[in-house]
Amino acid sequence: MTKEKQSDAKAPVHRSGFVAVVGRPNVGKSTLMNALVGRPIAIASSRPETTRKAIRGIMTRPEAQVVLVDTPGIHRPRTLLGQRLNDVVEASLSDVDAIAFLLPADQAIGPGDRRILSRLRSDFARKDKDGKWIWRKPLIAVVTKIDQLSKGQLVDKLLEIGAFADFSQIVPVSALEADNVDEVAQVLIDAMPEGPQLYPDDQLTEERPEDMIAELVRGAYLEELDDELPHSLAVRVESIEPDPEGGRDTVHIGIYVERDSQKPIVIGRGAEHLVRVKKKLRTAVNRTMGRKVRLDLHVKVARNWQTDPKQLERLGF
Ligand SMILES: Nc1nc2c(ncn2[C@@H]2O[C@H](COP(=O)(O)OP(=O)(O)OP(=O)(O)O)[C@@H](O)[C@H]2O)c(=O)[nH]1
Repeated sequence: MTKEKQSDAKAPVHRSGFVAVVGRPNVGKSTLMNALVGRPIAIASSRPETTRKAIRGIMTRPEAQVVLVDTPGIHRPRTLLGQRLNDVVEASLSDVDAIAFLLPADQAIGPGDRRILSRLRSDFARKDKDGKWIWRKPLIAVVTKIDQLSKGQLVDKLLEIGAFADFSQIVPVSALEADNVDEVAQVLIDAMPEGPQLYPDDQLTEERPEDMIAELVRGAYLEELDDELPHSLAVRVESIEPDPEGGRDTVHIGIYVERDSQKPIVIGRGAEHLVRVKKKLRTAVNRTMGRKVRLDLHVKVARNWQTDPKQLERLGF
């Protein structure tokens, strides 16, 4: 695709387009997207693989709009769920204007990164006759978590990443410390083709409130449950029931586990987990719904949902 950049343009140019945000689990994708968009959208948690959908964050500036396509991380599918997640990645990668490849500053480049690179090459690049990769879309390296390194270490890291692949740009950032986030935004904007604003100013995400709430509940549970079964949980908003008296609506939420034995763990002694999760989410859910609602959480068993196609379908995967 040729880009119509006007280097000597007098009139301000408006740019818009899509950026695929890729990187191995836990590299800081959600945190960076939130920093770029300015409000929490995807859940950021200290546990890997919490981002399950191609959630989009929309970064709107007077001169540009960049739609960020988050991905669940390109990982080797082990289960049917993993496979579906990869299909989501496929769909979100197919129609983008640039790729932001996130690499953590505090870890060495590993097999996960190499797998992502080779996957991106097969989708977006070809080799010329000298064996050099020619990219159809700009491939931008975003080096995350630079607060973990000293200046000297960072220089070495950037050299290592420069040697790893032929990136069109390499931008270091610490989303956590808000260091260089504007620079990342600018690099992404510069990589967009000219185009009109695609979404209204105040739209931050394309997700339905129901999906956002399900993600919030899952995120809260991942924090709540230490290392116990976080990946066996699926969350779905079952219904939103209006109050016949005109009071608060009730949002009915199903929390699905794979086995009966997991139910009491999720509920907790004296329902402590349910109570804490509810309390933690009240404000965020009200904000997402745009009004005050009542939350109703129900823990249910969907036997082996991660491997059963029918269950996956029901749970929205
Ligand atoms: N020190 C430091 N930690 C960060 C930074 N950005 C994110 N983290 C931490 O890294 C962990 C993972 O961050 P996420 O944003 O959830 O990562 P992710 O890539 O979206 O994770 P998945 O959803 O598993 O793919 C969290 O504990 C974050 O607090 C950063 O700039 N500096």
